[in-house]
Amino acid sequence: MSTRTPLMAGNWKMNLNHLEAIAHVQKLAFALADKDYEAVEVAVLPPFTDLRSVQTLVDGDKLKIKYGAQDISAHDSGAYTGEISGAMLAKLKCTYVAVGHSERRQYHAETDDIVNTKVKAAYKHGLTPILCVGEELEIREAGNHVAHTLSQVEGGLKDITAEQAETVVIAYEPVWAIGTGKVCGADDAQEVCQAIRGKLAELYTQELADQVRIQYGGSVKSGNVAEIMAQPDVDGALVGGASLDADEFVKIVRFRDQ
Ligand SMILES: O=C(CO)COP(=O)(O)O
Repeated sequence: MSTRTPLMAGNWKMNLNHLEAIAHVQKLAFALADKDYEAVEVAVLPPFTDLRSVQTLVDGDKLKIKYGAQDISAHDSGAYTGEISGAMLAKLKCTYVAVGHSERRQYHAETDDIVNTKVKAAYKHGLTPILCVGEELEIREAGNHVAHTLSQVEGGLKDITAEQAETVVIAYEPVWAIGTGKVCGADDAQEVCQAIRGKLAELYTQELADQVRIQYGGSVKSGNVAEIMAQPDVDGALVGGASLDADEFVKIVRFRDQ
């Protein structure tokens, strides 16, 4: 029996300004109770410009909600206009950082090597990376989705030690299911998440693989979360659109009641 605590994380993407972020986190804080946090770890990944506001709220009111960023620079400091370093995120007490989201891979040409340098930057600054992987539609249609996703896992974790990897979170997000309303079937999600766990066992140990949380992401809503979470290798969800609605996100956190 798994002892993995599910991680429900809301990736807000480029939505909600800092004032809206405060209102949104307050709504979540008001709705969520201790019993929710005992059963599930809850996190939000707001835009960079919201992080200070979220930190102030979480610190000030001692909220149990965790937060993190949607990206991290591979560099520590210096002449990298527009970049945000791991040191800056750590200073704001971020717990998590998403790395290699498909939108970064697609629109910002992030390769597995770049993603790997960002995973390293996250660990260097004490942040937990949520390594995002997943295939495009053509790759799935050609039947290469498992191999493709596993190579992204391997590439992202290159030179990452077992001590570091035991805290990583992997988010399997098939690109064709993101923001499309086309949810990946629960069996299909399980197939890939199980294969990811197998890859972790191969790269490290079975014990480590059994400890790592693997999330599913792509059109997760309150109506489909229970079925996805019932899969043995799915340990949480990375939620985009539905995380922008506080009531809906709370229902997702309470997936056992759906
Ligand atoms: O990309 C995602 C989360 O990182 C998923 O987005 P949607 O939930 O909007 O499909």
